[in-house]
Amino acid sequence: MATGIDHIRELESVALGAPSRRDAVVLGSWRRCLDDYRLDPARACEAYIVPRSRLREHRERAEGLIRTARGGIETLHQQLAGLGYVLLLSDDRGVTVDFIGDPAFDGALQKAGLYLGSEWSERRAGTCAVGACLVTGEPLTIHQSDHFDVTHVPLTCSAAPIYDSLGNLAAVLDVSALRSAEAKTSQNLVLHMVSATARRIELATLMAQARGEWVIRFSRSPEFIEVDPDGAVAVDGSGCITATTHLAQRMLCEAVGQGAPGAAGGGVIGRRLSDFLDVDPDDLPSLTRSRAARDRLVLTRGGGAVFAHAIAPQPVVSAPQRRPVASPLAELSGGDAVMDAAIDKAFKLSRTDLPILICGETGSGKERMARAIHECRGRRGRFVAVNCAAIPESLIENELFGHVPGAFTGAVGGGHKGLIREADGGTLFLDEIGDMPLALQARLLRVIAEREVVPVGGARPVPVDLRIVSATHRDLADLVRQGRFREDLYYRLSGAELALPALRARSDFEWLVRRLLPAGRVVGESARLALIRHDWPGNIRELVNALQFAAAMAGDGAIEAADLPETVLARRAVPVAAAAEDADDELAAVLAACGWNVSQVARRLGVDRTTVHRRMKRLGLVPPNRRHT
Ligand SMILES: Nc1ncnc2c1ncn2[C@@H]1O[C@H](COP(=O)(O)OP(=O)(O)OP(=O)(O)O)[C@@H](O)[C@H]1O
Repeated sequence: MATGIDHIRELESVALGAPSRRDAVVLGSWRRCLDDYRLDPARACEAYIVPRSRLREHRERAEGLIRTARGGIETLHQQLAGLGYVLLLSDDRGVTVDFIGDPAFDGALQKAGLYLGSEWSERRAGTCAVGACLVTGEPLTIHQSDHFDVTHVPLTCSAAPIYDSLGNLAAVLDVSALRSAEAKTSQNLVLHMVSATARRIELATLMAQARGEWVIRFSRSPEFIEVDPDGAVAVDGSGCITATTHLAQRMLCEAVGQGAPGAAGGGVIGRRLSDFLDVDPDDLPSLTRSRAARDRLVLTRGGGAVFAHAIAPQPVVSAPQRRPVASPLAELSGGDAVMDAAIDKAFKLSRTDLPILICGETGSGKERMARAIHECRGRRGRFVAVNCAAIPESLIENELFGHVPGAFTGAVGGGHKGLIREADGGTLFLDEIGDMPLALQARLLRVIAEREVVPVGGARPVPVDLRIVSATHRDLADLVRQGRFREDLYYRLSGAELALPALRARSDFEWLVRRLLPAGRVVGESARLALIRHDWPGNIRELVNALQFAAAMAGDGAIEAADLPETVLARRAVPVAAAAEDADDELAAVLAACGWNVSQVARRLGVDRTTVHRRMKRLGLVPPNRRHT
């Protein structure tokens, strides 16, 4: 094995342009480390684990993915048992959001960065499997001295990308070991296994998401079409593709000679399936299991053929299952009907460029929803948030529209691009739009209508391509009536309107509490009742703060009512003991009203079935048909 000095010399000679026998993918990554990220080969950096609070944010964003991927990762872990491998699921920023490793080696794994929370982006860690996979979007192995940083040279890592069903690179699955045989080929089988697992996770995501639509699975061999298809797409009633796995996207593009898919969706999402295959929506029933697999050969428009398996839309059992499970939007609701409807609408709108106006009380999650819409779309540009109420009126024009050099006294020498142009290619989020000064409203209208911006002091308009999402907790229509908001701008912004429910009106309140609780903490019954009774004027923001405060107050034990902030306790309508009595009475009444159907009661009260059973047991409530047995 090469020494540290040899490794640094090799990197330096590649930097000088010397030929190398390394794989092209490794050399490509080394050059990015040297030229783009300006990493120093001689400077070794320990693995980086993100702070707990940041890890929580990353895990929250990836919640749906973690849930869908878990089964596949556990199976792969069992297949590799005893061989010294650990499994890492990283999000699209390279942060490890799920992990399975041997606890016996915890210390060594944590030190090596093979651990929950480790960040494996190329910029941070140099050439590594997760980082290179995020850049190339392809499965690959980074073996021992392929790593850029000498600290990571003992490791061998094989990684495969996981794409969401709109074709965006969403995550990376990585299998790593602290030690391995010297030959890189020793990892070929592992790379194959990790790629197959990533493909199955994409399929599981698509199947869960597309329950209400036709799903068409593909395989090059009739034997495997039922058990392990290569890829799948979902199509809506008009035959348009609404979701795809990465391999299906690639197969369809190649089938019509379109080459490898480039941008997200790769020109497949939104197109008719019949553009790629000789299949009409009316033909789909003939591609179900009712016919033998070998008879389901479908011709491609490019002259090839694939075996197909069509699965009819599944009856939709309940709203949560219908939502796009791995999409950032799906993370926002635990089954509240109003929220689910807003998410469904937002999901459809995310595929368009329509300006969106999000209304809701302060802290109800408007910005969070705007970010999720941006992430769903997979736009190339950034998400730029502007709080129109927080920027002084005298500065807002300059902040938004930028200025040309020397536009006014005190202008920054080289000019200033402005936030609108910063958001070019992405999303401009205008928070508290009701506070936008009238004079600027006219200029904003022009940006939306003409898709161009004129910097302060400039004569030439600059074209911009962005999606505008605005938000307000005020009644904009009322501001229009008062003459404080331009009517034409209001109609431009509110073409698509999303109304978010207040926290006190959400039936998934307890789901939100569980989701926002600091890791490993539990809420005792007295605190649970106090939380339910509070009216939450500050909405989710207030709940986040209250739970963090209570967790700090409660020490290591369960959070009880006394640990909650005064503001939460003071606002409750009745004392906790009386609230408990009310809740108990309510349970008895709801049980009777629902004919003792526990699932129905749980839905009506917005709690899970276990909670209903636990409370029934505590109160000695027994269904009438079991009372004498
Ligand atoms: N579904 C959710 N899950 C977890 N946290 C959430 C959720 N929705 C909102 N939050 C959190 O609640 C806080 C408030 O959310 P956000 O800033 O999006 O609200 P807002 O309506 O834009 O507030 P304001 O009107 O004050 O600008 C943030 O800390 C956000 O991360």
